[in-house]
Amino acid sequence: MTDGTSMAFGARLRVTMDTFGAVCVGIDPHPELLTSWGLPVSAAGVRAFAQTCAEAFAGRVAAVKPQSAFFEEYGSAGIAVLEEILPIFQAAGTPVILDVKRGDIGSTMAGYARAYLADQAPLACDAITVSPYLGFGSLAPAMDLAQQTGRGLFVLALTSNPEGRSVQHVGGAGASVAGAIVTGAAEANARAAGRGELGSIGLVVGATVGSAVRDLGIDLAAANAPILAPGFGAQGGTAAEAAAVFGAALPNVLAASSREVLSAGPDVAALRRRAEAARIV
Ligand SMILES: O=c1ccn([C@@H]2O[C@H](COP(=O)(O)O)[C@@H](O)[C@H]2O)c(=O)[nH]1
Repeated sequence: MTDGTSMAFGARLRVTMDTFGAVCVGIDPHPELLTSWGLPVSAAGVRAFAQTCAEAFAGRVAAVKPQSAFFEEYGSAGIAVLEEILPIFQAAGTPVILDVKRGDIGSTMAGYARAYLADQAPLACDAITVSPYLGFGSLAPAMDLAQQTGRGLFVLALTSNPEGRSVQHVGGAGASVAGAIVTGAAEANARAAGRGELGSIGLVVGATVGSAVRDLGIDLAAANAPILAPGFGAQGGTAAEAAAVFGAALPNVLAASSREVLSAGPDVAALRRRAEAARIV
């Protein structure tokens, strides 16, 4: 947990969203961004990039979302950078959502859960992204450990990429795959709803999904879930469309933006200004 208190992830995220505005800055050290920041395309470049992001955003935004792929591509040296920056954000009270999109059979999922959601794990973060496509129930070990340690998950429901529809819309209005995932999150968050708190089992719904939530008859607000919304900026999602895309769930939406914000770097003040401009409400 980030702050050493007993607050659950959803409740902590609600506080940071209300304090800083509902923006999650993606920390995605793409090779192109490293070059445009004047950094080498190497683990050393990723380290300098991540340190600048920590200086710009720790204690200043609702959450950050490092994209694990851009660290993993440098092997252990890249992972070491992740291990180095996580505590900086955690010390500043900034929730870290590690975008790793894990999903496996239950017994292996338990291993992934220990890797990211256990208190003493070298890569312990506040929440991770998970894939429910081995069945929502396969996520149970991660949901259980997240609950025990005050951490959270973001379950892929309606992803921002156009290819996602071919899987997530199957079943159609009232019976879609995505709808079943939202129902799973609603059940997991019911107790938190009873306490009047935002749940800790979040959902990923892209800013680019257009009318899908309405067309599929999905009641996103009823899930009482934080909604991580990638797709703003570089992928074409706009703040102007957000109310139509998310409907009554808009107050629970955490807009995620990576390239749009990071392209303002490496100047720290410019990065902060761009993150502020990424707010959708
Ligand atoms: O549906 C999804 C789920 C995750 N992502 C991730 O978010 C960022 C988006 O980066 P931008 O530069 O703001 O486009 C990236 O890490 C993706 O892997 C997503 O885009 N869509």
